[in-house]
Amino acid sequence: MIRMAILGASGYVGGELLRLCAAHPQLRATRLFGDSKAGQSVGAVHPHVAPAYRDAIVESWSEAALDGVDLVFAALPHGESKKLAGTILDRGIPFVDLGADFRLHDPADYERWYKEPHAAADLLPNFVYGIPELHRETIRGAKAVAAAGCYPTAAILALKPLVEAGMVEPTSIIVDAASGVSGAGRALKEGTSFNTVDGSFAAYGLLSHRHTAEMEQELGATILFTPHLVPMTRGILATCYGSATRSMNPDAPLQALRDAYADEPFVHVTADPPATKWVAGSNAVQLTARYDERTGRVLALSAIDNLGKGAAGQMIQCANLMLGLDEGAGLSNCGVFP
Ligand SMILES: NC(=O)C1=CN([C@@H]2O[C@H](COP(=O)(O)OP(=O)(O)OC[C@H]3O[C@@H](n4cnc5c(N)ncnc54)[C@H](OP(=O)(O)O)[C@@H]3O)[C@@H](O)[C@H]2O)C=CC1
Ligand SMILES: CC(=O)N[C@@H](CCC(=O)OP(=O)(O)O)C(=O)O
Repeated sequence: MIRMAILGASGYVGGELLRLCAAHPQLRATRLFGDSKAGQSVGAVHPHVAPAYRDAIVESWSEAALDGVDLVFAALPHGESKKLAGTILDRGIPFVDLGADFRLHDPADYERWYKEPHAAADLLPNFVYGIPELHRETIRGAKAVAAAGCYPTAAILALKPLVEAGMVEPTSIIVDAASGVSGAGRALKEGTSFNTVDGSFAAYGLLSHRHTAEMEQELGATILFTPHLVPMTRGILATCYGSATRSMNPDAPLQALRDAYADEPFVHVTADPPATKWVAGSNAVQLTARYDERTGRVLALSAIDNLGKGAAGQMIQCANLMLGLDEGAGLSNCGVFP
């Protein structure tokens, strides 16, 4: 049994981690940390997982509570894990962080996109960027992983094989992606309230969304990224375009994705345009791609569950690798439909 602590256990990602770990053969959530909900039972905070965590209580953070813990997951607001990472690393406990604090390798990129200097830049070299399909071997040997953001996971997995195959001009890439509202976290905000979101579809973060930097880092490309909020609970659909470097068969990009991900259990390449409902509740990624002869563009689409492959699922997949477990333990590659 692997005893794990979850920082941010009372949030949406924390709840999804608890749901997935309830079905994991080795991971057991033994210490659950929150902030404003500290002192409350899991039954009160996450009724959907209460049967699996009957007596569990959300605690306030204390370093001493890490005694006897074999794995730490952090799903905290940006900037919070920077304050705690040193302690966790000093103890040598495998650590998977889902915040943005350690995803960008260059502190200058962090300062540019997060509008403040990185307060723990000396710790950055400890972290591996957490997309297993791209960094499996380094994750396997790592003590600390910075799991990728949700939009970058969708866009990078769709584009990486096409950029690497030299099919797409790397300075021409456009990513339009739409997220379900759970991507914004559990706290009540006017911008994500029912009345604001229901029956509406809107873009935000024009030219400035911080996930642009992750996509550029991992793809070695220049990206124009526009996120959108869509009135659904879970899911991200990323539609990605780039100028083709040459004329090619319309299905050549689709074949490039099929070749790249032939052995990947969680990546499903399909000729049909993917839908978020196909991946809801799962760790799956559904991809398709085409070359459009008429416009000279390559088109790639990607669907993930922002709380699954975009968050908790990816964290568990990374932890499974770090701990030498079956990479797919506790994870499903089938969505919940209808
Ligand atoms: N939601 C998503 O789809 C995705 C989220 N992420 C990232 O994961 C992280 C968590 O996201 P999400 O679960 O949605 O967020 P939530 O807002 O739902 O949860 C945040 C969690 O952090 C705790 N918390 C808040 N402030 C502090 C603090 N100062 N110190 C310690 N704990 C604190 C909260 O505790 P309490 O509730 O008790 O106050 C809660 O448990 C964020 O960095 C987010 O950007 C990444 C990919 C996808
Ligand atoms: C719909 C929505 O608001 N999504 C969030 C991104 C979610 C995410 O988790 O990304 P990080 O881990 O990098 O914060 C946003 O655009 O800020």
